[in-house]
Amino acid sequence: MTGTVPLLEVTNLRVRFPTRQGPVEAVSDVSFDVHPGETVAVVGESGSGKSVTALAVMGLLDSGRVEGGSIRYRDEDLASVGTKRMREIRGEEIAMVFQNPMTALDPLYTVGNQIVEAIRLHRETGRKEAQQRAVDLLREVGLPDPERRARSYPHELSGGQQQRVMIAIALACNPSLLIADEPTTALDVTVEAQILRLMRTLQRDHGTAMLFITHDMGVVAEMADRVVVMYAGKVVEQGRVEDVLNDPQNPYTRALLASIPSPTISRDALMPAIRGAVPSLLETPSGCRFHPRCPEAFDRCPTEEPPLFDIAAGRDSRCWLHDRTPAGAVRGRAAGPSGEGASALGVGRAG
Ligand SMILES: Nc1ncnc2c1ncn2[C@@H]1O[C@H](COP(=O)(O)OP(=O)(O)OP(=O)(O)O)[C@@H](O)[C@H]1O
Repeated sequence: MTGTVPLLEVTNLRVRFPTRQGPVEAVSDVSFDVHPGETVAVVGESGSGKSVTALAVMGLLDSGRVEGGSIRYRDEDLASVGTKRMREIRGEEIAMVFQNPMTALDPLYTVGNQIVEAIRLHRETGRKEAQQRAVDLLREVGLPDPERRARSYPHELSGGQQQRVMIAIALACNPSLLIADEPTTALDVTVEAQILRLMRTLQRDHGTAMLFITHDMGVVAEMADRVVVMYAGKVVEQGRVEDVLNDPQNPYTRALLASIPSPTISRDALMPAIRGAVPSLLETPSGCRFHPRCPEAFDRCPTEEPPLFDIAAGRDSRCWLHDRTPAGAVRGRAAGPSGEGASALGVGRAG
């Protein structure tokens, strides 16, 4: 994707929430970009800061605050535009599909009306024309008998159909960027596969860029061009999906991948399943935040925080295993991209 100008450029983003126990930094120094038409997945366990990152982009942080960094969308910084402008951008430029369609849809209005409202909020469109567009959108998202379905209330639809309606609402104004936050988590696996297929088709047909939040590496493999792996509020690895999945450079990415044995992913890249839990943000571990759970941690990891090492073009990983300075070389752990890195990691595993 080098060469094109990013549609969305998040740089050194920091988000804090006030809590009774004191402020927590849910997102710490996070940077990534999304180019027109591409899908970038943000992946990590629960509590890693994925949703907060998405909500920060949408300007929907509730009690949280952007404390640093920028969220550049085209030529505006979303972290500093006013609420009126943000309301225009939401829906018209950037739309979001949430995890649970039932809580996102209004139970008192027909789904047709809700799509009509979404259209008329941003476009000067007559009611008749908007109603026709609502039916067309319901057809496009694969709802059978869309004229009748437009007159249904949300509770009359299955979970998969409700999510199709949410996607129709999101697409109503032809946004350039769609943010999907675990859009299939509440659905069973067959319906999940249908919805993912639908999102891919719509994205291709409309040329929409997508920021796809998920905890599932299988979904990353299926949906995304590039992936950003987050752990405890920080980016720990990013790169092209095929590179990261076939040759994960960060121990956390390897541990996440271990949960989805798949014929498309080399078994050599797998490690025993991840142990322990994501730390509380009130007491993040010293040094590398992943070190208490990392099977490859060594003496430097609890004391010094690793930077994001630029390990190849468009590929970063936050781990001391990549340190090529004399201090790192002493450990015999200097890792590079592709096969060289993978074998160096294997040989140098901590005892
Ligand atoms: N409203 C809030 N008030 C206080 N802290 C919050 C709030 N929302 C999020 N956080 C903090 O931010 C952390 C990251 O939350 P986030 O929802 O982004 O995680 P996630 O990676 O999306 O996980 P999940 O898949 O469970 O949504 C939480 O563990 C919590 O510490």
